[in-house]
Amino acid sequence: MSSDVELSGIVIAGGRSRRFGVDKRRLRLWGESGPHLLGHAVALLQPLCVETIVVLNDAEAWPDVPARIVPDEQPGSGALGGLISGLQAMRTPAALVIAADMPLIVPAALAALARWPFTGDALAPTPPGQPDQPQPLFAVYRHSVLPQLRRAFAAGERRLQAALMALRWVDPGPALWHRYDPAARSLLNLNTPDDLVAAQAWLRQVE
Ligand SMILES: Nc1nc2c(ncn2[C@@H]2O[C@H](COP(=O)(O)OP(=O)(O)OP(=O)(O)O)[C@@H](O)[C@H]2O)c(=O)[nH]1
Ligand SMILES: [Mg+2]
Repeated sequence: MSSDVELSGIVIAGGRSRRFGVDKRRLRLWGESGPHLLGHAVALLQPLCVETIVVLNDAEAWPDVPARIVPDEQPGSGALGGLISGLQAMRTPAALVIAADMPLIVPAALAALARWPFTGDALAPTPPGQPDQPQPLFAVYRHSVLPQLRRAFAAGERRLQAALMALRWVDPGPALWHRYDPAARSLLNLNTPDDLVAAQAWLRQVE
């Protein structure tokens, strides 16, 4: 794929924050006057993408999010269901996809991912030292993967990473991290309150 193809930006954001305990999408890690986590994710994608889509199931609670909000085709079907719904809604040949719970994405790393030339169906970085762990929610997918993802979902697959690994996926390799995000902090996602403590420590360091 050429590096100048138009991208849709998709935030997968219909989770329930069960491990976190409160709706993590509402966290304001940059102070009360800063964005909430979902708004932060949208703002990261906007400069890189010709349209921005958020996949969630309580659209009425997010009237001010400057993105096209689409619901899950099957609410509660997990992040794989959310990805399928987002890819169905997109209007470009490929999408840059992130989750709503990633407070430390380095904009330059995301921009590099968006421009990275690749062959194959998906571009998914692996964490340093973990070449068999492609990250499905810091990734680029071609729209053409939709039928394969739908078949996996219909067959009962709910594990997003497993569905990604069944595609022809490509790793941009360690150069992405070396150049833009040496600790790969872009991949940190807030699953538990402990993850929030770690993220806040990082944010204090970079401020
Ligand atoms: N659209 C959609 N997104 C989902 C769904 N489940 C999870 N997600 C999103 O996928 C991303 C990764 O999910 P998790 O980290 O497990 O987040 P979560 O589901 O809110 O958290 P837990 O309830 O603790 O698993 C988050 O941005 C979630 O909002 C779903 O059923 N639909
Ligand atoms: Mg998570």
